[in-house]
Amino acid sequence: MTPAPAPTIRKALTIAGSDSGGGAGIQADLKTFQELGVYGMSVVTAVTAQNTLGVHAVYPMNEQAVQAQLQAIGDDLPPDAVKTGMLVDASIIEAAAECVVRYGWRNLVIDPVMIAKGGSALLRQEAVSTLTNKLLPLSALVTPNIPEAEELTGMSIVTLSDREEAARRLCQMGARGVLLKGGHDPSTQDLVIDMLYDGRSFRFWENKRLDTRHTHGTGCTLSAAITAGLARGLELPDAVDLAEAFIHAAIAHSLGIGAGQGPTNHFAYRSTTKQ
Ligand SMILES: Nc1ncnc2c1ncn2[C@@H]1O[C@H](COP(=O)(O)OP(=O)(O)O)[C@@H](O)[C@H]1O
Ligand SMILES: Cc1ncc(COP(=O)(O)O)c(N)n1
Repeated sequence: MTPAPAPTIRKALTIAGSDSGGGAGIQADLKTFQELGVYGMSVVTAVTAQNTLGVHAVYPMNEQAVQAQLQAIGDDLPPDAVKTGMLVDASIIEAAAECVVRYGWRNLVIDPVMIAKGGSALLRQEAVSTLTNKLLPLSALVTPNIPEAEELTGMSIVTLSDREEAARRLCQMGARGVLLKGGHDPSTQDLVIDMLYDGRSFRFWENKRLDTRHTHGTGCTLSAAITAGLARGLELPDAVDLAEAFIHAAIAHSLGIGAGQGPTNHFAYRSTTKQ
């Protein structure tokens, strides 16, 4: 009997920090890739000692350690999509940007992680300009929350038209697409509205705002799910559609673990959706 052809393996890479508590960072990304049927790979930029109560310590990797991991992936395991999370400082951003160019990596999703929900800095302030100058122009999508979009654009975002203006500016700064997330918008009390801008038109995803403290790693999980969708060959709006369903299920069915701001449930999408 002729064996069935091997399914095409799609590979996704995350360049991010390790969260010992498993809810955000590398761990959230790899769980999301796995749940969405994509082979996950990682470049660790920092080790954090973290749990649901906060970030207790940050140990950045040195530049050579990051470069060696990037090169190991680039020389042997070309990813179908790449995402970045916690990038720590300018030298790590430059190393990541250099490899995106050198290896021709496509489908780059930037989650411009700056400050953890508990308030700890995950990116040096002086590295923001390196992120915008070196990495943003290489991206298929950037996924800021409202404070991150304010920091990247230098404008304050209060109204929906401010959001649209911020997204336009991010595209002018070089991003091909922008998903401006609405979790931090106090004006939409019952709804969370995420907005996608592809340089031409806007599209909105409205979800019920869930009353929960378990939102640790939501941004990481959402951007990882988009990356998995792109790795699987979906068009950007379809990848966002998939990711919105994934994150909404993950928040709605939280695991309820930890004494503080707990993780989302990465199993929920698979267990509540007919595959
Ligand atoms: N309370 C909530 N209920 C439902 N969805 C939420 C809630 N908080 C955040 N989300 C969703 O989680 C994702 C991350 O949103 P946001 O909180 O804005 O970003 P970040 O996690 O980067 O701070 C978005 O898709 C947003 O719509
Ligand atoms: C390693 C790492 N990466 C990203 C986040 C952001 O996640 P959150 O905004 O939910 O704190 C985090 N806390 N830790």
